[in-house]
Amino acid sequence: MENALEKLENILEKEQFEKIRKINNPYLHEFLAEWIEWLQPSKIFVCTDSPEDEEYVRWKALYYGEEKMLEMPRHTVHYDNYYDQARDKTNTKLLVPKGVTLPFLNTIEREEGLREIREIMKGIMKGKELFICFFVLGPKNSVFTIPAVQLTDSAYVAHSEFLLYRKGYEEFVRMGPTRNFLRFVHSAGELDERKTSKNLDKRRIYIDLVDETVYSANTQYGGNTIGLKKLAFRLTIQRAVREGWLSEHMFLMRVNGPNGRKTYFTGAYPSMCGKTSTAMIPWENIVGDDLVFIKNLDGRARAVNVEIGVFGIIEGVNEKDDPIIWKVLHSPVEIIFSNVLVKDGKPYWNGMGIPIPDEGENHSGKWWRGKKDAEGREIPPSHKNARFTVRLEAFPNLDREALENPCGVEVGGMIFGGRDPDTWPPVREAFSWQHGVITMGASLESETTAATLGKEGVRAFNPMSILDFLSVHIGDYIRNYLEFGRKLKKTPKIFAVNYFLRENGQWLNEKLDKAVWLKWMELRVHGDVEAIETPIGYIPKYEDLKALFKQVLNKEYTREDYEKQFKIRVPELLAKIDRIWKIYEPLDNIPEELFEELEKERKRLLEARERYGEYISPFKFLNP
Ligand SMILES: Nc1nc2c(ncn2[C@@H]2O[C@H](COP(=O)(O)OP(=O)(O)OP(=O)(O)O)[C@@H](O)[C@H]2O)c(=O)[nH]1
Ligand SMILES: O=C([O-])CC(=O)C(=O)O
Ligand SMILES: [Mn+2]
Repeated sequence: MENALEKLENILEKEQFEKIRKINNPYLHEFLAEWIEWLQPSKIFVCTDSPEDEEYVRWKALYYGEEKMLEMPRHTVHYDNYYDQARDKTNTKLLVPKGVTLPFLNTIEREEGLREIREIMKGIMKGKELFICFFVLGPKNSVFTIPAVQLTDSAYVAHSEFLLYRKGYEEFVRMGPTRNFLRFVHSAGELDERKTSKNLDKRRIYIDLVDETVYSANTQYGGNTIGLKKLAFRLTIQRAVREGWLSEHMFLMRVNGPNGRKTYFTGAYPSMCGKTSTAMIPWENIVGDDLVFIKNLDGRARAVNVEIGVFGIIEGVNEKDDPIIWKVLHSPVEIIFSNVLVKDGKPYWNGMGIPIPDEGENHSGKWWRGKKDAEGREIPPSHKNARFTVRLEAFPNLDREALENPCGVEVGGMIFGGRDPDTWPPVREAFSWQHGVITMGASLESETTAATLGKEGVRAFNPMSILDFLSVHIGDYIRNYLEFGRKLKKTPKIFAVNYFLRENGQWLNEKLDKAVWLKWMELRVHGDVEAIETPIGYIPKYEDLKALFKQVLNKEYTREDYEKQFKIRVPELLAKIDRIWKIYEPLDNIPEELFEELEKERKRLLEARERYGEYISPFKFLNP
């Protein structure tokens, strides 16, 4: 019988085959041979780590029309189908063994799921070119490294990955025979005349937790297709919980304290809730904006960015609020703009703070102001979830050393936050690791956004901002978190933020106020300022914030603003505990600590209500 390598020798052109032969890994060979036979591409290209191979992919994205050149050198634009603009939760399913159920996510019995996806993908690459690419998650050659192979017939997807991940071909060569790699098989399927996926009724994202393989078909939107991003994330959460570390939907940044002190923070906010905006705050330094691995190294929590690039939301990026991103988007570094308006070779997007042309091309095709879609809705210039893809090295505020350190950086604080109109104050600190993990992380709620298909602005449970990606039972996930903290010699402090408080339709904070919360948290990590104890954790003292507002933003921060923002909203807080309780109560396998911690918080709130009433000024807690 022919072995896999022989098969590959027969299928691949000699030059391509030689690249595969250099990787001495029969598990990889079998995987490739099986899927190439199944997908039936007309042409195959294997990407090594060479600049020429990367250039080939970049060029092919233009050649096949998935990207178009813009006026600025190295800028291109890509469009996804009008109905393929966000993550598709309905058609994303975890393949699970018979009898296994997981709360919250769609699952499908593994055999059945594999049968369905194989049927959809059979011969799907006829007439197309297959790109075989190798990358790693996390820094190379470190305890964090996870290698991955991506098969895709989309040069746009491969190109995006070259911007977002560290190259991994040499890593595969170095590793030799190992099963320890993640696998991604993607096809955009049949394309229409605009080169966007056509058969959206057959759009599927199926995650095989057993074989650590993700299949994605008939879609192009990055969140559904870029293997190493949210597809890999489901697989790494499973690994992390099995092995006792954390794989998280978090930014990683450096906050600069007094006298050159560097303190690193992670922040878990759901999609479109401020990770990129926070990590890009002027004055501080970015390490990553979306995915982080955290491990216990010698008793300390150390974190790395899984990626090396940004797939960021472009809506609302303007010169005043996001000066750094703005500048990069207007410089000749390699950038893929997606689903923006293009006119005369220039990209435009909603909320960019300058006049936008009344016509051009956008995610709906030829566009003019007032154009309506098939559902009768007016089409804005760019899609709300339009994005830019760029390497982090383009940013002057990148903490390069932290990005490259194979041992990561020590985490001083971990932040949780979401779109919460009426319950949490702008910033507070947990009493302990357990208090933070339960009442902040595991109790996170956030209004839904355009990052996923479906209705926006609905308050939804989103623990640790990973609900969409939760590939293990939530009880096991939380237990792992609690355990992780218990094993550390020094635990990071846990904080919760809320940038989205509203009253009478008005935001209570400006976008840059978060810069002050960050500085306050930095001081708290080192015990430099005192704080006020409330039933839900420690909050800042007015004087400290006043000084920080002045120092960081040159703004007068009034007592009235402080009182309005930091008042303890007891009815909303109690209602929230009830909601969270009801979500966890019917589930089996939830750690007992969760209910204990919620119960203690409820008790503290009831006592405070007894003493001070329903809406409590923070000053009341000063001299109890
Ligand atoms: N009102 C308000 N809006 C904000 C604030 N910070 C960020 N936003 C808005 O939130 C949206 C998304 O923010 P991002 O930082 O790109 O979101 P993200 O968490 O990185 O999202 P993903 O890439 O989807 O994981 C943008 O439209 C911002 O304008 C804030 O402090 N106040
Ligand atoms: O994965 C995506 O589509 C983009 C993203 O960061 C998110 O939605 O959290
Ligand atoms: Mn994200």
